[in-house]
Formats: sequence, C-alpha cells, structure tokens
Amino acid sequence: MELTKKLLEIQTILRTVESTDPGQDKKVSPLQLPSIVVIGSQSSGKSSVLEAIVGQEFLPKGTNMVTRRPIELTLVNTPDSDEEYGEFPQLGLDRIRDFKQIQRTLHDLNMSVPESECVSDKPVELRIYSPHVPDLRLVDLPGYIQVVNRKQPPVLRQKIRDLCEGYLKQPNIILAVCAADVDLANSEALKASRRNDPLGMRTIGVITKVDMAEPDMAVHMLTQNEYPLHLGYIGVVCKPVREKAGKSSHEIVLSEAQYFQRHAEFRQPEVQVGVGTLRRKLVRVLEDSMRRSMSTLVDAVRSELEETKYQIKVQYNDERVSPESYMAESLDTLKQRFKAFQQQFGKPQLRSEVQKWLESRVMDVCAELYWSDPEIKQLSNQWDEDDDAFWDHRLSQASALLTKSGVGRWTTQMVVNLLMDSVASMVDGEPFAHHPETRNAVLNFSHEILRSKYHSTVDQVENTIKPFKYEVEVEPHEWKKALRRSSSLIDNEMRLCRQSLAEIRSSTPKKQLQQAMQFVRSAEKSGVDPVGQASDNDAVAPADEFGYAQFSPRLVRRAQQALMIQDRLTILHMRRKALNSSACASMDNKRFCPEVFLDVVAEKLAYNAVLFINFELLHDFFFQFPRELDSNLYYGKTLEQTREFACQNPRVGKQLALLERRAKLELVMGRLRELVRQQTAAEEQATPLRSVRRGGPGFRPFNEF
Ligand SMILES: Nc1nc2c(ncn2[C@@H]2O[C@H](COP(=O)(O)OP(=O)(O)OP(=O)(O)O)[C@@H](O)[C@H]2O)c(=O)[nH]1
Repeated sequence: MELTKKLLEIQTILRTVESTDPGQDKKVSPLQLPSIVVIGSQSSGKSSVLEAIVGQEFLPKGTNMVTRRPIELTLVNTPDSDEEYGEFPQLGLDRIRDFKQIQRTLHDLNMSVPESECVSDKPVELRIYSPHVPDLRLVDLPGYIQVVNRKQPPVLRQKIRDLCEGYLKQPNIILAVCAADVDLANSEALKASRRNDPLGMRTIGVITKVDMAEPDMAVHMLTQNEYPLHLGYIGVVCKPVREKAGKSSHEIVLSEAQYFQRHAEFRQPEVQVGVGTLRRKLVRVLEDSMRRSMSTLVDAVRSELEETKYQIKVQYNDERVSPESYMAESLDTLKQRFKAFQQQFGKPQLRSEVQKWLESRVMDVCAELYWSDPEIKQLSNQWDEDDDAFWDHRLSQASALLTKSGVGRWTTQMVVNLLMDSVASMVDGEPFAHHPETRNAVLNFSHEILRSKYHSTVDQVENTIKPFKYEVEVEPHEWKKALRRSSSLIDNEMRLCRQSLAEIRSSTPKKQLQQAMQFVRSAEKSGVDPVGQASDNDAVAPADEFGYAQFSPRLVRRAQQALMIQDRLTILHMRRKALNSSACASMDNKRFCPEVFLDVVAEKLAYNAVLFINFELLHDFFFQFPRELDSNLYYGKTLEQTREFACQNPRVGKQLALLERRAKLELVMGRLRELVRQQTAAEEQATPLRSVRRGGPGFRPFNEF
C-alpha cells in the first residue's frame, strides 16, 4: 500500500496549508502527521545516526553549535531511479546531487541564526530522494546542553529545551539518542522523552557509539529495565571501528556489521543492534503511527475544509476568482476607463482646451501691454488718428507675443499634462491603489508614448502657425465671433476681480482697510513706499504725529492689492464699454480693439494647433495605450507574477488563499478517502472475520470519511 509514502505526499501538501486558527502551533497542528523527532545531548551522535539512515554525509559538522534550527527531513524512496538528490523547497532549490552542497546549504541556514539568538524555531525543510532510503520523516533538533559554560549559558539550555519540547508532543515518535559512553541516568534525551511520553509508548531508544563501551556493558544498556521503553533500545555504531586483531598489536578496521558479528554478546535474540534494524523499526513504527493517526487526520481535514468553505461563503459569497481573472478584470477596468476618456475627449474637447489656454494667454498679453498702460484711457475713449501708428505697433507687438511665445511647445505640453493627469486619475483608487508598481508602469509607458511624439508635434504645430507670426487675415464673421468671446472674457475677468476684492474685504475690517487704502494712495502720490512706512507690529497702531495711522505690512499689502484690483476693474469696465461701442463692431478699428483681434489670432492658432496635436499626438496615444497596456502588464507574465499581482490586493489575496486552501484540502480529502478505502479492503482481506465486527464499537464505515 505504501501507506507512509502516500501519507508523506499528503503531508507535503498539508504543510503548505496554513491553519485557519492563527494561534495554532504548526508543529502540533491537527493537520500534521507523525514525524520521528531526533533528540539527544550535544555530540551524542544524532547526526551520525541520521546520516547512517540516509547513507550520505550531508549534515553540518563543527564544534560551534552547528544545529541551530530544526531540520525537517523527508526521505522519499525512489525505487525506479538511480538518482540521489536533495531539495530545499523553501529556497526553491531543486535536485542538488552534490551532498557536500547540501551540507554547505544546511550549514549556512543554521549559521543565519544570529549568535545572540543561539537557536531558532524556524525549521529548515529538506527532502532527500534516493532508491536507498526508506520513506520517512525525521526532525533533527539542536542537541541538549549538558554542562553550561560561558559560551553556552543557562538561557540557551532552556531555549533548546523549549524548542525540542514543541516537537515532542503527540503523535510524534521520539528517537532518544544516548551515547553508550554516558550513563543512561544522565541522558537528557530520556528525561525529555519521559516528560512527554511518560509510559514510553512512542519512544525508541538509540544507543550510539556502542563500540566505546565494553560489549557486556552495551548489552546491559540495551536490555535494562530501569528506563523501559515499549519500542525498545537499538544499539548502533556509525563509525568504522579500529580493533586489535587477536593478540597481535595489529589493528583492523571493522564496519558496524563486522563489529556486531565479532562480539557474540550482541547475537542474543533480545538484543537489537545495527542501523539496518533501526531503519526497519523506524519504517514500521512510523507506518503504524501514521495508520493510527489517519482517522484523526481525516477529521481534522474535514473540519478545516468545512471551516474554509464556510469562510468562502460568508466572506466572499462563494464568488470565484483566480489570479488570472483578477488581473484580466483589473486591466479591463483600466481599458474601459480609458475608452470612456477617449470617447469624451475628441477633437472638439481638445480644441476647447487649447483655446481656453490660448485665451488665458490673450488676457495675460492684454494685461501686460494694454491694461497696465496709463495710455489705455485714451485708447478706450478718445481715438485720435494721430495715434494710429502707435497703437498699430502695439497691436503687432501683442500679436507677436502670442504667436511667437512658443505656441507649439506650450499647447503640446498642455495637452500632454492633461493626458497624463487623466491617466493618473484612471489608475487612482480601486483596484490600482493596491498595485503601486502597476500604476507606475502605466504612467511610465504613457509618458513614454507621449514623449516619443512630443518633439514632432511641437515642430508641426510651430510650422503650421508660422504664417500667423507675420500676418493675420480676419474675416468679418471671425471678428464678430471674437467680439462676443472677448466681451465674455472681459466679463469673466471682471467677475474674478470682484471675487478677489470681496475676499479681501471679508477678511479685513472695513474701516481699517479703507484707512489703509487711503494711506497707500497718499504714500504713492508722495512717491513713498507704503510698505516701508508700515509699522512693525501686526496690529494697527494709533495715529502718528502726522495724523496717519500706522499699518501693519500685511494690511498695507492687502490695501495695495485691493487698490490694484479696483483700478483693474475700472479699466475692464472701460474696455467692456469700448468693445460694446460701434468702433469695435468692425475689424477696421482693430488697433483700438486689441482684445478682439487677439482673440481672432488665438482662435486661428488653436484651430491649427489642434489639427496637428490631434493627428500627431492624440491619435497615436489612443492607439498605443491599450497595446502597451497588454504588452507591459498582461502578456508574458508568469503564473507567479500574476499571483503576486493579485495578492497585492489584500481582499483578493485573502480570497485566493482561502480558495487555494479549499482546493488543497479537497485534494487531500480525496486522497485520504482512497487510502482509507484501500486500508479497509486490505484489513478485511487479512482478517475476513473482522467484517463480523462491522457496526461494533470503534468501527467507522468508509462512507463516513
Ligand atoms: N567511536 C564512535 N564515534 C562516533 C560514533 N558515532 C558518532 N561518533 C562521533 O561522535 C562525535 C559526535 O557525533 P555527531 O554525530 O556529530 O553528534 P551530534 O549529536 O550530532 O552532535 P551535535 O550536532 O554537536 O549535537 C563525532 O566525532 C562522531 O564522529 C560511533 O558510533 N562510534
């Protein structure tokens, strides 16, 4: 039936199943099958026994406490293969054929426990596959310290005891290793075994270094009744023995078998000796123990499975998810967001954005070249033909400021920023908030697509607007439209000014502000810097000897701002009236209506810029984005990477863990059912009368599992 082998396979799966109970100690989890736990004092010969069982030297050696972590060793018998190799599943190291390499890795893993901690309860998992090993599961533990010294203080002694104690619980089998040259009464291994297995039902005593005791003494140890163990004692010799050949001084080297053969004392039927005997015993005892643990395991797996199913139902309403489906769904969400953006951001929206930007530039240019000029009153009220040349020149200056200020660069950059902001908002929030790397990858490739098109778009836009740098021809209908737009732009500008003024007024006491504004006006008239005249205090000081109140710099600055806005409002009113007048109704007087003319220019620039930004940049971006998304984030992803992505989302990670857990438990349950069925059939075949006991106490029909 190969019960042990099959159960060890099951155990390998179960080891990857975390208990639903977070407080559950993994070493004694109900999902664990029995292991053989090797304990003994330091240098009692534990490693030598394990190596003799495996038939390979693979354990770290040294005087510097080289076993600092439990080594959980699974031996897998591979009768159909000649290969012998080891694996460290935790490290992903497969098929290491060189046992020296295994020894070095174990040494490094042990030495990774800092000296300050001395020992760690984090086990090292090692599997050895060989046609020469039996199917077994053993745990090698740090040796008990017998005599404390400066290097090995009492705290370490206690730490080792605690660590071992965790492994000595039911249903594990204890392999208590005692050296033949040490009195059994002092054996730490037997003491620990008695604490955890008082009746000695699951402890095997191993007397090592039998060659170091007189044969009759060794036989006495193996057969004594002072420390009785139900599974008995087995004597082993794990090193070649040098002995005198008869009476001559000549030495011969004996193997274990030769040694026991040579000494008749060991040939008594009740004396168990030899690594072979030990191996057979371990196989039998482990198999018996596994068989006995099976029904407990079935119960534990069933209850874990039910609990897992319940959690899936309660927490996730039995919703199905896989790493692949989650990833595909996340990318679909992004694609849909992108599509929605693409649909609502066509040429008209692009044009509106570019025009908005250019119109704000128009307002800036007007403010710089017209509204801040003291001559503006003249332009607005008393047109004088003598001034035509002056205002013509000013208008071409203003037009140049608009057309030659790098429209290609600014508009392209503006659209790039807008696209990048839109992409950023697409990857903000669920589900990408859980995937910062993916979010960055999306931003990076978006940036890359736009960057690759940036310069050619800028050049194309600049080329296309070149003619407007020299002359702008205006059609009457264009003028009319621009007049409407510029009027509303000025209205908007006035609205903003009123808003700012209201904000200043609401945050400053009225009287103080008025006084401060008067103060600033008269200071400016006298050519004095009002802020320089302000008091150092933040509060308003009493009137000084000249009759002026002293004002804080903050208040003076507010007053300056308020006056500036008031002046701007006056000018804007004037300009609004001018645009309403008959003079601005036609483009003949464009020199006197710069806001309208510049708006026509802005409209033309926007039209042409949009043509190329749309063609060069936007089209390409809309085409490339979904493809880059697939190639960067979807195709070529390994299962592991997809899983890692899904698990970054804690909710999905938890759900996947539960689903995986259910799948593993169902797999294990299926295998256990099959084993139970075979087991029942084998037992019935061996003892047909047993079927008579059907329904009797302790019997569990198969369909119960
Ligand atoms: N004569 C003799 N020496 C042995 C025998 N088995 C082991 N030794 C020696 O005893 C010493 C300790 O053996 P180990 O197998 O390293 O003992 P250990 O219990 O694993 O030691 P720690 O890992 O330090 O706790 C080594 O020098 C071995 O060569 C044996 O059967 N006969």
